[in-house]
Amino acid sequence: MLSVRNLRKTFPTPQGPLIVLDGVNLDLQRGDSMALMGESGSGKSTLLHLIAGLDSADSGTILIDDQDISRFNDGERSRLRKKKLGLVFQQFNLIPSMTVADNLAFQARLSNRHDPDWSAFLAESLGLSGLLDRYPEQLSGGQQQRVAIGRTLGARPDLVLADEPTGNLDETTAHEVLELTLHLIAKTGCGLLMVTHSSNLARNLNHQVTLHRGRVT
Ligand SMILES: Nc1ncnc2c1ncn2[C@@H]1O[C@H](COP(=O)(O)OP(=O)(O)OP(=O)(O)O)[C@@H](O)[C@H]1O
Repeated sequence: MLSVRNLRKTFPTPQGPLIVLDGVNLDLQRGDSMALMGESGSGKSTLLHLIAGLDSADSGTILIDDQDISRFNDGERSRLRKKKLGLVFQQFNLIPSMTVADNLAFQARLSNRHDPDWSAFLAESLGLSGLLDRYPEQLSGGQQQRVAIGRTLGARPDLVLADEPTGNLDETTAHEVLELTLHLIAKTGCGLLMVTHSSNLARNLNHQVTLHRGRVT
C-alpha cells in the first residue's frame, strides 16, 4: 500500500544544500507495521512529513495505493490526509476544551466517518470508557496518548504515520500504549510506520529499518 522510491530531499542552509534523503526506498503492506529508526538528524521526521504530504520531495515517488502523492497539489494532499492517513505525534495534540469522548470522535467527524459503535469499541479497547467525560488536562500522559491513537483510528485510516508516539511516556507506559496500538492496527488491517529511538519498542513491530546517510538500510 505504501511504496517509496528513490526519494531525495535537500534543505537549503547558509552553508549550501543539506542532503537529508538521498534515494530512500521503502515498502509497507496493509496490516504491516514498520519501525523507522536512525540517529538524531538522520531524516526520520523529514521522511514521515513527505509521506504525509506535509512537505514536497526534490525527486522520487511516494505511492499510496498506487497513487503518486508526490505529484499531488496541496488540495489533493489534504484530501488524502483526511481520507487515508492517520498522524500521531509525540505531543498528544488533544483539544483542551473538548472531553475525551469529543476528542475521540473528532477525526472521524471531520472525515464524515463517525461511527458510534466503532468509537465505543475503540474507547473500550484503549481502556478509556470510564474517562469519556474528562478533559485532557485531567488525564495522565499515557491516557492522553491513548485518546490521540483512538482519535486517529476513529477515522479508519489506511496508513498510520507515528512520530515518536511514546516518546513522552515512561518505558512501561510506552510498551502498554504500543501493545494496544499494534492490537488495533492488526484489527483494522491498516499499515503503521512508526519513528522510534527505542530498539526495545521497535522489536515489537513486524519490520525494522534504519535511516543512515540519507538511505534506508
Ligand atoms: N526546514 C528545514 N530547514 C533546514 N534544515 C532542516 C529542516 N528540517 C529539518 N532539517 C534538517 O534535516 C535533518 C533531518 O532532520 P529530521 O528532523 O528529519 O531528523 P530526525 O531523524 O527526525 O531527528 P530526531 O531524531 O532528532 O527527531 C537535520 O539535520 C535537520 O536539521
